Amino acid sequence: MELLKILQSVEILAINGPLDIDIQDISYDSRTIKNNSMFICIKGYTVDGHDYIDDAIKRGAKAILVEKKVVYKKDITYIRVEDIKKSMAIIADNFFKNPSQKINLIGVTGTNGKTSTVSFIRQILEYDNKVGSIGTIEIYDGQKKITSKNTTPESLDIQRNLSKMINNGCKYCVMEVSSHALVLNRVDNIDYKIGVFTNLTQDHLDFHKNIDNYKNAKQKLFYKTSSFNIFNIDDKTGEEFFKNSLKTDIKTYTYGIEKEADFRASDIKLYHDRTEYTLNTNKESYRVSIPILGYFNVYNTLAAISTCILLGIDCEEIIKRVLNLKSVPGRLERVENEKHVNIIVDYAHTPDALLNLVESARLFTKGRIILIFGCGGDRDKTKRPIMGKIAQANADISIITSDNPRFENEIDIINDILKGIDKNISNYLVVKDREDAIKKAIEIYQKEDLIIIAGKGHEDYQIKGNKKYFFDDKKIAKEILDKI
Ligand SMILES: CC(=O)N[C@H]1[C@@H](OP(=O)(O)OP(=O)(O)OC[C@H]2O[C@@H](n3ccc(=O)[nH]c3=O)[C@H](O)[C@@H]2O)O[C@H](CO)[C@@H](O)[C@@H]1O[C@H](C)C(=O)N[C@@H](C)C(=O)N[C@H](CCC(=O)O)C(=O)O
Ligand SMILES: Nc1ncnc2c1ncn2[C@@H]1O[C@H](COP(=O)(O)OP(=O)(O)OP(=O)(O)O)[C@@H](O)[C@H]1O
Ligand SMILES: N[C@H](CCC[C@H](N)C(=O)O)C(=O)O
Ligand SMILES: [Mg+2]
Repeated sequence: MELLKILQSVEILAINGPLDIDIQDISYDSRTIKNNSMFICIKGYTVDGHDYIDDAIKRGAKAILVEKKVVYKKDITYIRVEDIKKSMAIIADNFFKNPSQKINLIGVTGTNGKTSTVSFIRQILEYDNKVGSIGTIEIYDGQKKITSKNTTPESLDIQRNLSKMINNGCKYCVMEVSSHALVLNRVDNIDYKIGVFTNLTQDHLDFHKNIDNYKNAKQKLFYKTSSFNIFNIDDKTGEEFFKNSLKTDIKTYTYGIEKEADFRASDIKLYHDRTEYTLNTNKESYRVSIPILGYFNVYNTLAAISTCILLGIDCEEIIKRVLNLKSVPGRLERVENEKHVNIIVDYAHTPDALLNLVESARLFTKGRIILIFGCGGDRDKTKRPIMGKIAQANADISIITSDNPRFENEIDIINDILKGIDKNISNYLVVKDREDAIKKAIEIYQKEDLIIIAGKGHEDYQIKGNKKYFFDDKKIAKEILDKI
């Protein structure tokens, strides 16, 4: 595409070099620059993209988008802008020819339940359409799955993938929209048809500083939609967003259990292998049976079913489809083993998720609950003592360990968790090494107990410093069990 066209609507401060050149690709990472590309220099949290201009030019960049004044080189076009991320979002939309307007884009936001809800919506829609998705675990473009680096990637990556989805024949894209993305311009210039809200509880205060900023970030999604928004009305923030959405032109709906809602679940029965509830719509009631566990998944499946009903899919047909719904990897996932030790892996890494997890597990556990968990380094420190307190109050035995310490000291993180623990009650242990923590849990396990390994879910790594080591809770647990 001609550079001039790529730059349409971008607020430019200065240009040096021709604009009538043909640009074949765009990247914000010099290491992936190909011949005749545009390189976008992002000042990151770790390094500054402006320091990689020479590298990008060596690899074939012909246009460079900068925020800072730089030394110009011959035969290269430089464009200086005020805000690189905002400009990148416009450029991405132009370069990939406004893909979000050519696909039915569904955005799901909230503290917990995004990956699960996205997966459930995708599974229901997939019966008659190709459906792409973007989220914490993977990006699916209708043909290939790639492992995600972020829950919601940069605008350039989103637009590139939406464009691939369209080329691969996808009618829908269901994606997780993180609060980081909504603040860091990753979803600017992306038009959503539908917005889905799960819940809001404490997380990411390291980034947002306070809960109001976090809430305002989440709410942005519901002003970007063109077709309808749907909110969890039992959640305090969900109710607030619902009321605000009613003031707009967008159709607004609710789902929930406790309060009156457009889509309400009642007579909930939680069995050891499935969940049943009555789905009450404004017109009719249907009995739903889903092979998914956990009370919180009533909310996630209800959000998914309601969204699909609003998309026009026949309700009876949806009820048939959810009979075969598959759970999401690393969410309440059982570790199958021949030793008959009850172990599950779950991705709970917020106070609310941890509480819901243990409460849900209690319903299908006869013995004690042994909970292994830690807290991520370089993330919200204030959630650590709260998670400690919740663990001690709800599990029978808590084993506090490490979970992606990143650049923090593992012991410092554990000490933060211990601030929430009552040292006079001896129902907790500290085992710094995660593998040793799993060993310890298996050692103290008695028949009918349940070991919950929380926090990493699908993750198959442990991040220490800037290194990622292989670590998969499920595989490690199996290996330990195989040896006993
Ligand atoms: C703290 C943070 O948000 N970091 C994000 C940020 O990385 P960064 O600022 O460290 O990037 P950097 O390494 O300094 O690089 C700066 C620039 O130089 C470029 N570069 C670098 C090296 C080189 O040789 N050449 C080159 O061009 C890089 O490509 C980049 O454009 O930009 C990267 C590219 O978009 C992100 O992948 C990365 O997310 C990291 C992995 C992360 O952990 N982010 C978390 C906090 C996050 O965003 N989480 C949310 C919510 C999660 C949830 O609740 O589900 C998410 O949406 O994932
Ligand atoms: N509706 C819900 N309410 C409360 N907790 C939930 C809910 N759904 C899932 N959880 C808990 O949160 C964990 C993460 O679920 P999921 O991956 O679906 O959320 P997410 O919002 O995508 O998280 P992330 O922000 O890390 O991507 C689950 O393993 C479970 O413990
Ligand atoms: N998407 C979340 C995942 C947290 C998972 C937990 N294992 C951790 O590392 O804190 C984050 O990046 O904050
Ligand atoms: Mg997710």
